[in-house]
Amino acid sequence: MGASISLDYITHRFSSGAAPTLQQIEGRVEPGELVALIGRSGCGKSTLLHMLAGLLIPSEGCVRINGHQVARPSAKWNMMFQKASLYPWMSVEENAALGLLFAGMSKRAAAERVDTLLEMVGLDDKRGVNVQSLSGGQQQRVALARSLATDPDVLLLDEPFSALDAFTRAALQEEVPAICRERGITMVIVTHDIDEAVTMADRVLIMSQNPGRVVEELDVDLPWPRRHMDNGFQSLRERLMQRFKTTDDRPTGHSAKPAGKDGSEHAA
Ligand SMILES: Nc1ncnc2c1ncn2[C@@H]1O[C@H](COP(=O)(O)OP(=O)(O)OP(=O)(O)O)[C@@H](O)[C@H]1O
Repeated sequence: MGASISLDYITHRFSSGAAPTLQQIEGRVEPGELVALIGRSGCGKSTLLHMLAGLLIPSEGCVRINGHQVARPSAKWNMMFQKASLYPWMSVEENAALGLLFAGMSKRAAAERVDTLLEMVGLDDKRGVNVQSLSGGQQQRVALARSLATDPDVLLLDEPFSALDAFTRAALQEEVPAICRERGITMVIVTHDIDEAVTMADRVLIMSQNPGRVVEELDVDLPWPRRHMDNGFQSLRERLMQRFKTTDDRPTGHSAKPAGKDGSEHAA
């Protein structure tokens, strides 16, 4: 079941005396909620996500998951990165089962659990295949199965689909929130892609930079699965784009970039 996340006045400096990268970030994510975090490159999105994962401890304030202060990584709050980071000498099922084996589960029980997950992510026919022979999208599906195997309360995604082709990306953008909704997992995704945020989230948080702060948010009150061509999708995306532009506090006054090469607009 999903967990609540609270951000309790987080400020972070990478070195003492340096200007803060993140400043006074405060907020809450409800259990089972799907949240997207957007903002310009370098505003601190990944830094904040690493804090949610327990990979980095804020200089001031803290992250709480279900009320408990996050001090280290845990299999209950799993992170997926842009690159799948799989063990290249292992098979699909061995990679997917890793978290379970680390947690002390027997090989047999882990294999049973992984079977179901590989079916869920569409890789049941690739169980014994070495991961090096998979496409980037299939590798990301293995990483997804591995992240889900430990039955996490929270799934943290750091631009997980940005290296994938448009078709695979679109499929995963639909499948991942569907899995999280079905299992009640709380999801936080960092993305540059406004369409991805509207496709996957219940709520979008917009960060400013220098220092990184959450300055705007927008509820995405659209039916699932999200359809890009729907009027509701288009108007929400426009509203998000407008808000993003108005929160753009760069001294040069640059606004967000226009359409990317795949036709989607990017926040940075
Ligand atoms: N380990 C570190 N030491 C010092 N500075 C860092 C470190 N990690 C990140 N930074 C700085 O913190 C700021 C925020 O970085 P972060 O990677 O969180 O941004 P981001 O919004 O995720 O960027 P992008 O969208 O380009 O991935 C940047 O200026 C970056 O250079």
